[in-house]
Amino acid sequence: MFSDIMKNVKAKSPLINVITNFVTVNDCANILLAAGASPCMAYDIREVEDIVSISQGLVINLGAIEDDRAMLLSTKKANEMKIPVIFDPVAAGASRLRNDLCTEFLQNVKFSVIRGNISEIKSLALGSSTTKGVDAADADEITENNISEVVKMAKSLSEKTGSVIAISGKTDVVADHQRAYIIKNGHPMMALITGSGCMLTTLICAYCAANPDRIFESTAAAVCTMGVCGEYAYQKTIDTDTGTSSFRNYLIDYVSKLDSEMIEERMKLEVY
Ligand SMILES: Nc1ncnc2c1ncn2[C@@H]1O[C@H](COP(=O)(O)OP(=O)(O)O)[C@@H](O)[C@H]1O
Ligand SMILES: Cc1ncsc1CCOP(=O)(O)O
Ligand SMILES: [Mg+2]
Repeated sequence: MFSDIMKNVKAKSPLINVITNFVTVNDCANILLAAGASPCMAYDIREVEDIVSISQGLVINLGAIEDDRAMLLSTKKANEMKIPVIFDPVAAGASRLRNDLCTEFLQNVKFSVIRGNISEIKSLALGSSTTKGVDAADADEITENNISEVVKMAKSLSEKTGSVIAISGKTDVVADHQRAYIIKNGHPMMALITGSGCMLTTLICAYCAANPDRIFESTAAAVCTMGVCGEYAYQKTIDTDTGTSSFRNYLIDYVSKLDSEMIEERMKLEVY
């Protein structure tokens, strides 16, 4: 199902500029290299437009905001060039600064994909402030009881923004204004390392940059990749009697080793 999408990442090796946070920046660069893409983490206002002008994709991650002017300048350039721009509204709902910037970005930028955990996406869609900092609140967890409401919210946010919406967690949702996939891969250990969300957003950008006419399918492919690699990495952690720090390395290892057969074998994707 996703074989050509993954092959295109390796064949085209898109250059992705990532304006992200100092916590997970190195993991984001490594996940791109593991997938076959090429990372650049330029964020200085004096050069972002030049770097974006030679890039095939752009990530804007709000994890630790240093210079929102550089973020806006680079998105403007990327939108002019019509390359995919992926937004990670880290900790949306947690502070006025984050909420104001989310509003400003959604008004002024065309994002191909918005990827966040359920509390972050609820904050964008409903204006709620339930988030536990950068992590989703337990009370927001997607369950069988609320899944139809969550899908409805994602479709409506997609309609409003024109972006594909990816919600991550134990259950992942990928939706545009009329379609939705539910993906049930991954492992709870993914929430015990920092950066699994930031890496997923960055991987989505690589997949979209290599397949700019297939944003919805590319987003789903990246979400499945991350989930399946989380499962393999957990198994390896158990087999080697190691813990969360090794798990993080194994996660990147498996992204570099993964092929489409390994995904198809384990993928738990349903059309909703
Ligand atoms: N309990 C879980 N079970 C399975 N996969 C999970 C779980 N929690 C997070 N993940 C996976 O971890 C990755 C990051 O998701 P998430 O933790 O929601 O992002 P963030 O770090 O931005 O809060 C996604 O691939 C998601 O599917
Ligand atoms: C802990 C932390 N604090 C500011 S950004 C950040 C990283 C968040 O990464 P992720 O959302 O991928 O867990
Ligand atoms: Mg996050």
